[in-house]
Amino acid sequence: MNKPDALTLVIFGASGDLTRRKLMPALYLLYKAGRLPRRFAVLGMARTSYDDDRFRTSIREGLLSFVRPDEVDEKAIQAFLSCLHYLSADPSEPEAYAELKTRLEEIDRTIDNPHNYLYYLATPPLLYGVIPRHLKAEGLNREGDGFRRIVVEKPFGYDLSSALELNRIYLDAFREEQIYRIDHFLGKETVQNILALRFANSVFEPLWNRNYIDYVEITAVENMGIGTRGGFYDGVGTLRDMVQNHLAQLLAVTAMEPPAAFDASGFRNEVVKVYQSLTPLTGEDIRHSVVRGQYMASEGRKGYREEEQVPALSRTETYLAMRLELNNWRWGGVPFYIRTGKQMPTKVSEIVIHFKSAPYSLFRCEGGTCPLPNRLVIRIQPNEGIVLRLGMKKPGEGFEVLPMDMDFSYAELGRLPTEDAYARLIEDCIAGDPTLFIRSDAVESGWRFFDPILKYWQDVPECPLYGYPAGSWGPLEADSLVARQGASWTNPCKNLTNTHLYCEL
Ligand SMILES: NC(=O)C1=CN([C@@H]2O[C@H](COP(=O)(O)OP(=O)(O)OC[C@H]3O[C@@H](n4cnc5c(N)ncnc54)[C@H](OP(=O)(O)O)[C@@H]3O)[C@@H](O)[C@H]2O)C=CC1
Ligand SMILES: O=C1O[C@H](COP(=O)(O)O)[C@@H](O)[C@H](O)[C@H]1O
Repeated sequence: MNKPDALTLVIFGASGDLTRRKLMPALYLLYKAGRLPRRFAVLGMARTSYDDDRFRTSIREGLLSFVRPDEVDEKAIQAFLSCLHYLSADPSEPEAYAELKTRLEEIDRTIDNPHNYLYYLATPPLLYGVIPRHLKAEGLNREGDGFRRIVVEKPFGYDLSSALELNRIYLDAFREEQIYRIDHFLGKETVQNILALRFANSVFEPLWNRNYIDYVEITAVENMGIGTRGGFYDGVGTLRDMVQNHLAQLLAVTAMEPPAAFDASGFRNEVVKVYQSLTPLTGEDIRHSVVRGQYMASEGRKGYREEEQVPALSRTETYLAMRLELNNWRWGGVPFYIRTGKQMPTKVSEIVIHFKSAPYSLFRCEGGTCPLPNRLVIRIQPNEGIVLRLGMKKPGEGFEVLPMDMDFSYAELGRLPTEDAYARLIEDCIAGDPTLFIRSDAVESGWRFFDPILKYWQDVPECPLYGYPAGSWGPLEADSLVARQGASWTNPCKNLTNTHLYCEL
């Protein structure tokens, strides 16, 4: 790990939700574990008129709410807070950057920092294009004795053309190696574990293709609505919020070829190839293969249109299920079904690999049970683990083959994956390792695939948006989508013999 001795992390949008709930808890944990540079400072910047003390107080409150109680250590919190500074300024105003430069120089003197700066954009996306331009105008992008890196949150672009424009702006101010487009799903231990499962074991890879796999499901659903984020969410919708980034990453790690090396170019080259292999969707495909939905009030849960800051007639999707295919030798003809939604019965993210049935059924159905095809469930959250369904002989007379689950719980490795997606990714930025960040060509090839869906919804407003009761598994049309090919969605809460890994309803 190539950790510098000194660093100043500049957070734009430092008064916001992401900073308070995710970034500061992650930084605190890194600090407490001695994993940050020895000489370290944070300079938070936002319009809210805090001073350093008021900022520290607000972050302290956030830490007490969002850090696990067993990680709360008052002495470590106080020491961490003393590294925090605040600049009250509007990041959309060019003048703010001269002030920023002055404050950075002051902090550099205090911590003896040779101008190593990491800029983190935790602002609404409308500022993603503005901030790098202003940094460049003030010369804050230029590397001299120290490094400059910039981290930008999702969504990177609103559609293909805005993503292209953003890439142009970033690459005008920074080199690709300085740009860290973050997707916190890639920071999750269990997502990285998919790579270990596939590429550290020789038993799966020979089966990981169209000859043995019938279809693949990728699910990332949540049991909450959009809460107080209506103002942001209504202009975005599920395709931009979850599909184009998080689900696309899950697809990439599931479907990619083995990288030539596990480094930034090896890994990211393979991600791009997956997106380039996606079979483009025509209008007809979109009508038949993409189901969008919006939650409606049910059993005491609010409907989407009743949420704060959501227009009464909003047609923003809160659910999406779709079928996609990869046009390559490994996956030709294998459907990938992906789904994500708000206000589902539970919060779960998992990938289910459905293997084909044995070529010849030697054992007959007995006692009402038939041998079932093998299935590998990769549970990303919660209860992280892996479950492989095998057919086993029922002890005793006759020859009844029962489906049994062989399960591995991640907790058995000794340490539960914690919040650490952000901690992991921030640490990687500090060390200058962009492997788990999205490269510009991946953004573009991903958007090339998803953009026609947005265009189609815009051009064909009568394209259905199905209502689904809050607390249900989404529109019935999503079941029909998979049933057409004899498949069905796995209910993560059912159908597993070893249920302790699974959700309680
Ligand atoms: N929150 C989350 O859990 C996640 C968020 N993200 C992404 O992170 C980014 C930040 O999210 P979040 O913290 O929730 O957003 P917030 O809406 O809380 O905004 C962050 C801060 O940006 C500042 N800001 C807002 N509007 C403007 C404006 N017009 N001009 C200048 N500054 C403005 C505000 O500070 P002030 O008013 O003080 O200037 C605000 O505190 C978003 O792009 C989101 O997509 C990604 C994953 C998860
Ligand atoms: O980026 C986002 O992700 C969260 C879900 O992330 P998770 O780590 O809690 O599974 C989602 O709620 C949010 O809408 C989206 O912006």
